[in-house]
Amino acid sequence: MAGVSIPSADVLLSRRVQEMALKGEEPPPLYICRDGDTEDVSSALSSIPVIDLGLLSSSATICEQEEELQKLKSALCSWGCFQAIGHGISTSFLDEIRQVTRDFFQQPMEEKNKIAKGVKDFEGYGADPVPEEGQSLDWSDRLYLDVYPEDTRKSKFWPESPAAFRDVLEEYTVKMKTFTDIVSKAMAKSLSLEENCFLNQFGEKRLLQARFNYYSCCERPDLILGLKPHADGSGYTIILQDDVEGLQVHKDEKWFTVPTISHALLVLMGDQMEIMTNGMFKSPVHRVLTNSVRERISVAMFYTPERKKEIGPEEGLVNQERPKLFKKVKDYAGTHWEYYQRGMRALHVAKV
Ligand SMILES: O=C(O)CCC(=O)C(=O)O
Ligand SMILES: [Fe+2]
Repeated sequence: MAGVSIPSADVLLSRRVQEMALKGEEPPPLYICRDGDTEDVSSALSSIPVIDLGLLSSSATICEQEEELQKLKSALCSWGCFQAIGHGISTSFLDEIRQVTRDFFQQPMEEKNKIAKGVKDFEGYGADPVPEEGQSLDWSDRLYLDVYPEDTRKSKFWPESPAAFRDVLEEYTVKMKTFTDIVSKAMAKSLSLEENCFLNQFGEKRLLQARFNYYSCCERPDLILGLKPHADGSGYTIILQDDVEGLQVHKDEKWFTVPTISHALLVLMGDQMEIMTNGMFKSPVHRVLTNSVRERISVAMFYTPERKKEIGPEEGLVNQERPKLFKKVKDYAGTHWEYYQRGMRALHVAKV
């Protein structure tokens, strides 16, 4: 039968979703991953805990610090994420990051393609590498960059336009280093562990990788996903959202929409924190919905242990009632990626 040929994944991934959306194209079959059931679309706004990091500093009373640490622990044991406020990064700077991200994606394709990635590569502007057969594609475009340590940077992928992009990203990286130090120590204290224990496991050369996400509008948001359900392979991830909802976290068999808070950063555990906390903190499955009215941007910073370093459950979290759940693992992020491409979680490979 002389049928219409269906473009393959690598052909589709060499085009940008943003282009298809601007032309008002229907999502091609390889993007279709839902059956049009709108039940999920109206999922309840979640009550993901909001933690004031300012209350964890020495300027707060001991009582306030204790209370906030307990809230933090409870958030991470149940939701695996929290909205951080009082982090000392100004709303105007967060707005600047959102603005350069928006400005980058709103440029003509020709400009963005100066830093285009190959279909199979990771770093640069484009889409995730081609997944295994049978896996659907995400209705989004992204710019992926290694940002820390400095010697991991490949400047050829750092956009020269918009002009402020590089400086803003450099400044954000410095702020994220401080932020992750504070959060890693707070998480240790909340579990009554020595405050540097997680930082020691992450190692001197711990990584920060930035992923700028652009979720185009879609006429049929009920058929596609901006980002398919997954758990992160990082230690943990810091997500800056704009004012368009879309991110959802899976808990108790339901999807909960993460509210947008303009001055907050969402801190979401990755599998490696679940391993290091011997399963106490949860690495939640999450996904991104799109809508037919407004595009959405987000910036995810993946904070990951040094590549060649072994990580494992903290001894202080292993006892008779709570035996060791995980083995020591190395380069978990690589293993995670292999499974991700097959639409699977990887955590079981680390199980005892
Ligand atoms: O866009 C978001 O809010 C989430 C992004 C995300 O989950 C990821 O990049 O791994
Ligand atoms: Fe994620």
